[in-house]
Amino acid sequence: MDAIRADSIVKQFGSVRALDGVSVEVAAGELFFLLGASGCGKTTLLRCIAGLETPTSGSIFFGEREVTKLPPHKREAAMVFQSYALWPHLSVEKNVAFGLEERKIDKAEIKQRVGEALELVHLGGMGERGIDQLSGGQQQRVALARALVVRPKCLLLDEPLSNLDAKLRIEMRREIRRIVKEGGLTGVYVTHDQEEALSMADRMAVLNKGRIEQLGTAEDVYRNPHTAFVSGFIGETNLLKGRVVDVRGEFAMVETAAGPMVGRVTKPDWQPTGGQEVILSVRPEAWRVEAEGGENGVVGKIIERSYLGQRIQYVVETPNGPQQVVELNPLVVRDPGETPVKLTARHGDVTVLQA
Ligand SMILES: Nc1ncnc2c1ncn2[C@@H]1O[C@H](COP(=O)(O)OP(=O)(O)OP(=O)(O)O)[C@@H](O)[C@H]1O
Repeated sequence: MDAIRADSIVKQFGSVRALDGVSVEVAAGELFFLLGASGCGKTTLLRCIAGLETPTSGSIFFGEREVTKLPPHKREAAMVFQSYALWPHLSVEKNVAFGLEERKIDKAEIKQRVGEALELVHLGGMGERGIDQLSGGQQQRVALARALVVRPKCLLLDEPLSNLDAKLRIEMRREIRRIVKEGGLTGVYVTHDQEEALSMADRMAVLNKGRIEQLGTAEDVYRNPHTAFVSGFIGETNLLKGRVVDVRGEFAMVETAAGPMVGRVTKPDWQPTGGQEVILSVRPEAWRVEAEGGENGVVGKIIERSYLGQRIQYVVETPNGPQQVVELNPLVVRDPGETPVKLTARHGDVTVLQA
């Protein structure tokens, strides 16, 4: 395994700046996610790491070795794509061996390496099968084995699960993580699916318009979003407008349309000042629904309710706009209607963000 470092990467396609000075370090053995909406530049960054694109400026290192201008096959990185690009008329074994035969490796070694790769993806004994005799999940495993057979140090994955149905996708999440860890690989994984990233990543970078907006562990990014974009992109959130009244350490008191609320400032290099317009972010599960009273909250009326067994979702109309609320293991099921409710949140669960 190799650490991967991208240093101030800019990639310009004509007038489009796909990457606008991206720097990121992926530790050896880490499974790292590049996450963001369509067009944010995540695939371009992965392709620069793979050697399929050359950055307009900036450098890429694998370990101590600069690889910015090296062709893909000299980087000891293998890539897995959304479309598996398997040869339908060849057997599993032949598909996996394809890359090695091109490299003129001798037959006995090819057989051994193919066997190892198939074992790692749990397809041992299926080498003779035709590709058309495999399920979608098994075909994805063949594509993984074909990447692993060249014994890469880094595995680069571009939306590898998009073609699978929901159940298989969840099963393969665990499998890909296992394969990266058991194979002793450094993994970089591109997806726009935040749940995939939250459930699999050691760390992730959220990209927006060619820049990294935030970088951290899943828990850190979810609990401490630095921007309104990140808080809305990773998980669900309610955004409330307000103006700062007072700042005490990491907490700020903010006047909103429904009264004052205290929240926590999460962006390390930013401190709000009195009078400044800000945005508060409150996760649906951070709101508690109370009959009345309660501190740090807003009064509203329940206008929608979905009962989902272990949780209830409400939409509550408030002077700050409709709030999405999720109550886990609810003790009381409340009816939509005229009776006002109070939504409250702990100070630490309200995030104060730059407007
Ligand atoms: N070869 C290319 N030529 C011109 N423009 C390109 C090329 N590749 C990417 N772009 C542009 O660069 C920007 C970033 O594209 P990229 O594919 O990296 O985004 P992405 O975040 O991976 O999106 P998606 O999830 O839709 O694949 C987009 O505006 C895209 O249109």
